[in-house]
Amino acid sequence: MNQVKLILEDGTELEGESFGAYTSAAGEVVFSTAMTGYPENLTDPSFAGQILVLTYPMVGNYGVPGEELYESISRIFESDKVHVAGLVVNYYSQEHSHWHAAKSLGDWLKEYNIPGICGVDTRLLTKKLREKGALLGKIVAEEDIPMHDPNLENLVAQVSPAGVQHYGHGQHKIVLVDCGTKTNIIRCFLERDVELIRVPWDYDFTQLDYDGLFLSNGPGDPKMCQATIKHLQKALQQDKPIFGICLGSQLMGLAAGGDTFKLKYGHRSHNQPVKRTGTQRSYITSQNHGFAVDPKTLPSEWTMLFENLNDGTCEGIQHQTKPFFSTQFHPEAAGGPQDTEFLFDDFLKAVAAYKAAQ
Ligand SMILES: NC(=O)CC[C@H](N)C(=O)O
Repeated sequence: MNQVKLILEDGTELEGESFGAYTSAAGEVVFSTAMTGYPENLTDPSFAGQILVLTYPMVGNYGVPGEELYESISRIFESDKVHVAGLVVNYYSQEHSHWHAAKSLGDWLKEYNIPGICGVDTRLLTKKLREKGALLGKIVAEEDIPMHDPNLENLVAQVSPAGVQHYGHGQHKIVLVDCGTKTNIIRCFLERDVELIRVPWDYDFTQLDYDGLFLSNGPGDPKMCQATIKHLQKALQQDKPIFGICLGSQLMGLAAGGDTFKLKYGHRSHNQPVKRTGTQRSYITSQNHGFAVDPKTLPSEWTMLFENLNDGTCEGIQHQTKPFFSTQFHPEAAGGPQDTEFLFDDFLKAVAAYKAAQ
């Protein structure tokens, strides 16, 4: 294996071995404490521009499954490519064994020209990221490259589709604004009674005929999505149900007149506890975000719907009178627990109630 380095903007240099593509890459270094789910994480478009550190000490041992399609979308992955800029692990298992595996993690990364570095002390690295916050960094192979801050770019424009696509034949017509959607969100809708119209992030969906609006997850700073926010503000004037996940939740907060801020090092794992406001009920959730809505900045007709039990941050918002709600976490999971998937049913119940009242 070739030697490579991980260099952080604070001057830290860690030596390791290359797996995946032997090439250099720069981005924002973030960590995830999820124990499994690298095929899902690596294809989640929300990770665009980020070098992902996995804290679980052995990675790659179950390989990567082969692709299967379902209604023209992937049944297996969260999009059609690997989106992370690079991958950092402690021990990379060169051998893999799983009934569903079609290739190794290293070969899969090579297909997308994404570098991996292994043999790195990921505990030391994670402690550093927790103390200092997410840092810029680069994996350096033969060629040195400059640091690169992906949050200064409109990453959503890079991962959002170019055109409109239709799926399903159910009775509820849902517009999905695709800011970098995970395919499991589409699967969750298609398992229900939905016809889905998937539109690009800057598409003027207000001219469409629909029953409910959904705003997807996506990469980068939500404030880059001004076109989506503008269209969403029009939708907030109406009464059609709206549901947003992760970036979609942040966009709802911004469109409502609130503010978002960058968390020190974000939440990326499959065991984040959240509590539903006004209840004693908590849920274990899948999360992947670096920004959050500041609930103090929300207008009085909006309230916090879920709160993170680790750090008290806002995990979703809700309108007091209209059927508008969001989650900062991922009810669609993939990977992670499916405990909050019922929120898709709640959204579609609100859609049915809205239609019945017309
Ligand atoms: N998964 C997401 O949608 C992430 C949203 C946003 N890019 C963040 O990091 O907070």
